[in-house]
Amino acid sequence: MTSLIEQAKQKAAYQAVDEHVLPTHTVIGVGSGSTVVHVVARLLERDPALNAKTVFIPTSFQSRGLLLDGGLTVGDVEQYPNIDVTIDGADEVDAQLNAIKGGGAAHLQEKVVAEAAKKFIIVADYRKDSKVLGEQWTKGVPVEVVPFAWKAVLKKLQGLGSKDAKLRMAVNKAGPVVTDNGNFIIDAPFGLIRDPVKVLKDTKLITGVVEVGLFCNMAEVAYFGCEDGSVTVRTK
Ligand SMILES: O=C(CO)[C@H](O)[C@H](O)COP(=O)(O)O
Repeated sequence: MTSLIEQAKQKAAYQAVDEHVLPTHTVIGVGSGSTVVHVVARLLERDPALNAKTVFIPTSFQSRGLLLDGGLTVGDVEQYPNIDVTIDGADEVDAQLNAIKGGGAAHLQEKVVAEAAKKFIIVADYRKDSKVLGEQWTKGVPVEVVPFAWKAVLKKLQGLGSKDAKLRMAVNKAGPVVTDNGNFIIDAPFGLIRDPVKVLKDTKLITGVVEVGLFCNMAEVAYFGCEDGSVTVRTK
């Protein structure tokens, strides 16, 4: 039996695909995570002729695998720098559609693929819906760092007020999580983030930081699957 959360993810993903992936689109960005599994499932229900003339741009090893397993054609941003629409999940979304991403350590590629798109759409379940970032997602802002700089970056993040910032450790492997780009992740909690643009700027300026999992002023629409089976659509 599908859980309420899984149903919520599916409803949000299906509605987003139905409303934003148009027959005229030929390049589609596909994010990462468990909600995106439903995005790909819905894409695979489209007319096969439409998928056959479309290139899909993955944002991680995981989403590339989903697309390839579905028999879809994959490309990259180097070949396709102009994407029609990108659909991705999020760890938390605020009232202005700023988002925390990177719970799956994929936010560097996700941000590049989102920024290359004419439209960036977020799909999530009700647990991700917040007024202010940091209300629901308390693990911290994911910060991708080059490995040799991790300790220096950690100290700087602590200096910026993230006292509990810590290196993300792997499960079933000794040592840290290593991203698809060969880097490490520091999770940096900043409490309630009332000014995400400032936190983004301050953290991104630290030497050794590759990308910060704050997506500010990027999403056009967010779809939240609700517990009662409905979908809340929030636009900018
Ligand atoms: O940013 C991400 C990965 O880096 C994901 O989109 C985010 O973690 C949400 O994942 P899920 O849909 O599994 O809740």
